[in-house]
Amino acid sequence: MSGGIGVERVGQQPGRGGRRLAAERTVLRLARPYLGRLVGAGLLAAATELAGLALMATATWLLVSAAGRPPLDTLTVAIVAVRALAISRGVLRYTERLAGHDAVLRIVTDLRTRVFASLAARPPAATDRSGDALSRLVSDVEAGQDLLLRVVVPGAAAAVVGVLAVAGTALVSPVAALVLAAGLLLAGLVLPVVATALSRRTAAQLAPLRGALAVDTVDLTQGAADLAAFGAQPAALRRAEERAGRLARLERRLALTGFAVDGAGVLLAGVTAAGVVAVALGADVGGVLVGVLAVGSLAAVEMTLALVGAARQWIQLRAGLVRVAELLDTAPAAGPPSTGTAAGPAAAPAAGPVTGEQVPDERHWVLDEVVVRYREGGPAALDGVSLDLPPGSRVAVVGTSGAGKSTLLGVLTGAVRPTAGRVTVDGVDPTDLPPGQLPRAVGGLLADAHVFHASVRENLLLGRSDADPDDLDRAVTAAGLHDWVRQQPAGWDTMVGEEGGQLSGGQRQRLALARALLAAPALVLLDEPTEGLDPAAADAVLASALAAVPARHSVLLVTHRLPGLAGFDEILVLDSGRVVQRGRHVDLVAAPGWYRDQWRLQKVAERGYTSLTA
Ligand SMILES: Nc1ncnc2c1ncn2[C@@H]1O[C@H](COP(=O)(O)OP(=O)(O)OP(=O)(O)O)[C@@H](O)[C@H]1O
Repeated sequence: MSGGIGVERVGQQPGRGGRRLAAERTVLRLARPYLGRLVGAGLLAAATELAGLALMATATWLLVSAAGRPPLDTLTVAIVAVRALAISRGVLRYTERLAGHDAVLRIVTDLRTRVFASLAARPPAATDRSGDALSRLVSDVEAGQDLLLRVVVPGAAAAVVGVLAVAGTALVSPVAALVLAAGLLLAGLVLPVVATALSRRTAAQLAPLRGALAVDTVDLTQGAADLAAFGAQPAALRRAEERAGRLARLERRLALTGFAVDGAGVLLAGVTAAGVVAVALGADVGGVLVGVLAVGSLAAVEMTLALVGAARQWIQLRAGLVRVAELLDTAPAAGPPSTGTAAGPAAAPAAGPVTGEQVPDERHWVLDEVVVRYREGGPAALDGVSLDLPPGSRVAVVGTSGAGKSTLLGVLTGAVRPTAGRVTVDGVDPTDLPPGQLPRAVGGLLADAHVFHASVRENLLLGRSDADPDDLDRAVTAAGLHDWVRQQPAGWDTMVGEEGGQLSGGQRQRLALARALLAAPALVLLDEPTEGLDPAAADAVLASALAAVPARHSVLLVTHRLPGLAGFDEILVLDSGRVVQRGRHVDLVAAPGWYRDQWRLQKVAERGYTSLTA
């Protein structure tokens, strides 16, 4: 069930003092190469606002002057100006949006690439949730986009317009300009600061609470069957409802603060305009110009009030910005994103050979005295494990549940970092391989391989995008799925359902196995590839899968099933992270120990199974 809002740290980091803008600075640094485009967008935004301001002022002048019924030709210029300003405002707004989005989307592409690269490069933390990486890649990166589009560009435009409006007013009446400047400072500086201070704390609580509620929703829907089975549904519902209630209360509080600030803004615009009019009248400014100043001041303050909206946006974006900055600050040197761990969905599309890329087909993997401890001071999940995997080797790892088999696979894929010892591929650290080469060096069928809501063909092509129909045929045959595919009316185009829900457990496993065989990395990891199959089918599928792996590619098989291991070069027996036996099958069945005991037990069990099914 949901870890609740405790999982999120970002909400408590609105930041103070010098560190407050660190996240923004990190994100804005990426905008440097596009500074010219951004400044262009900012200038266009300012020009749009200025056109609007000039339109209001000219239209007011026109209306007030027309009331005095002057000769028509004195009004003609103003009439043309109103039209020109109305049209140019629309055109400027359009070009500003075009330029702003062009610049920002380029920056966001860089940002997303870097976030992806650093997500792919860092080892998964125990606290990571599956949706976390996705939300970092999508909504957090969008926070960077919104920072530029909704805060920086409109904020800069409002500041420019404010300065020009004060300068324009000063030409008519310097004292009125002072009043306007005071109103603009209140609207553009004090009000945003007050709005930010009032809503910061509430806004900081919102994002994690929304995230927690989304997690609740997923748990309540996807885990509905399990919750019902354990009678835990009412409690889970209560927890989600309580969270939803808190979220609603916070949103109401935020909306109320927003209304109050908006109201203050409107009041401020009115008071500023009244002040400007009073001062202008006192300074003997002409009647028509007083009208222009009144409407112009109203419009200028209203435009500056956009900064309140920008500040509000900024508050809501902070959590995402902090998370992005955290990743960027710990990111490896910039470069094309790596394709992640070997068997993960993200890695799959890149697993196929890349045309023109010289990637060796065979690799020599070595584990040297590898120790893994998941918790400092805790027991070792792997304790001094050494293993030599020259090209073409066939090695099996067996042992009791919790012995460290999956940890060993994790070390090879890079998902688990050794606490001590070394892993090398052709003598180098796997993390030093050129980007994109790791999935060609190691991969395969790992536990809980994901089957996508797509056709059989699409699921297989994730293994190798350039596979031809013969390759697909060979892979499904080796995985024992060929007959099933042939029987389906839609054949290769059969949809397998969400998470392969329209397949049996065994079929799902075979589809994932076929995909792994198609990808054929230099070291093929097979984690219980025949799980869920009956003994006869398991032996047949394992034999055909091993035969389908190219001769110079190595195989590391993790299994609970000992029959079928006779042809392996080496078998490791793990117990509590340590290798307690190792050797070939013939030697291990001859020696007393876990392997021989287990072998005998499985033989007896299988004889019983065969006599029952015969
Ligand atoms: N992410 C983790 N965090 C903390 N401890 C872990 C983690 N993964 C595994 N362990 C611990 O490490 C030890 C080895 O686990 P591992 O999953 O490698 O065993 P295994 O041999 O693959 O087991 P099984 O056959 O049941 O899959 C276990 O004691 C397990 O509790």
